[in-house]
Amino acid sequence: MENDVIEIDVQKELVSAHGRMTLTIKVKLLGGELVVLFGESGAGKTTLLRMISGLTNPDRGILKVGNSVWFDSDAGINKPPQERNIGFVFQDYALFPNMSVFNNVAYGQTQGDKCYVNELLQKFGLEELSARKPDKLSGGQRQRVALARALARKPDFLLLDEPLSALDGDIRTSLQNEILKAHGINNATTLLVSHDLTEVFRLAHKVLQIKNGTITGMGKPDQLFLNNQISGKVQITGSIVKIQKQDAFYLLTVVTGMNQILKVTAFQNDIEKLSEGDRVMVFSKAFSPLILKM
Ligand SMILES: Nc1ncnc2c1ncn2[C@@H]1O[C@H](COP(=O)(O)OP(=O)(O)OP(=O)(O)O)[C@@H](O)[C@H]1O
Repeated sequence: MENDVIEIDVQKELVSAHGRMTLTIKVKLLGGELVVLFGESGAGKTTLLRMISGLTNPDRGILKVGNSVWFDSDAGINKPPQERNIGFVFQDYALFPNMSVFNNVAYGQTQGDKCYVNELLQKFGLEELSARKPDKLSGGQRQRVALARALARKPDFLLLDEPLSALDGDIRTSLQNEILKAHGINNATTLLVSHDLTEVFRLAHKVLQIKNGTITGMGKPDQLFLNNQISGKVQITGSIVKIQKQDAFYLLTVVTGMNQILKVTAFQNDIEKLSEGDRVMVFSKAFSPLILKM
């Protein structure tokens, strides 16, 4: 699998809040890559993961992993999800509430291999919790169980749909390390959906930027986000949480991915394009900061 090329060339008509949209994805991924799908809400990221997993059918196209054809609309091929050897982690983890940690992880397997389940529990620091039910776990622990379960069948493909969206701060950073660990365990080609630029820079070998159902950019995070159009020495991304009018200008409150709050001045012509909730990049060409060691 590590050297297998994954060929995705699929289309699907979707109905978004703004009308019809054709999800059109044509891309080749290298086996073993960790690819982040980055794009705004409704761009089609989850639908792409569902099409790869077999939970949603493309209207037409081809999905090929090495020499194995998973979907081919012309040839009438459509492998069911259980034959695709994928591991999937959803936003809400979807653990079985009535099963112990051990059984949740073991459920991911096609053939019972208790040794491997124990190995995964140990790798994710879950050994002590193996008899517990999910409602007695923290969010971060549940997320680790979900990752271990997704790995239990030694998948060729690991599909992670914003698995950290419910977490923040240190736990988020530490679970990003768990994702790197999960990817390293059998080098499964990993597709991770994320809105978080910090996550993109920490995890991605490659980024696929998706907008309105099509790929608008692809490359290493540096190539995609630190492009030459903006030559600012400092670039910070975040979301506008408040826009306040002062005398002759506006004051924006921007919360960054690191949960820092920035106050930024803006003028009428900036404000015409901006609303509260927008994601923005704040950059400055001249910057002479004071640096305090923490
Ligand atoms: N089976 C379907 N048929 C028609 N439209 C669909 C179907 N599934 C999803 N959609 C629509 O397609 C659009 C893309 O949905 P999708 O969940 O793939 O977006 P997303 O990029 O994952 O968004 P988010 O980041 O909010 O999870 C949405 O507007 C959704 O309502």
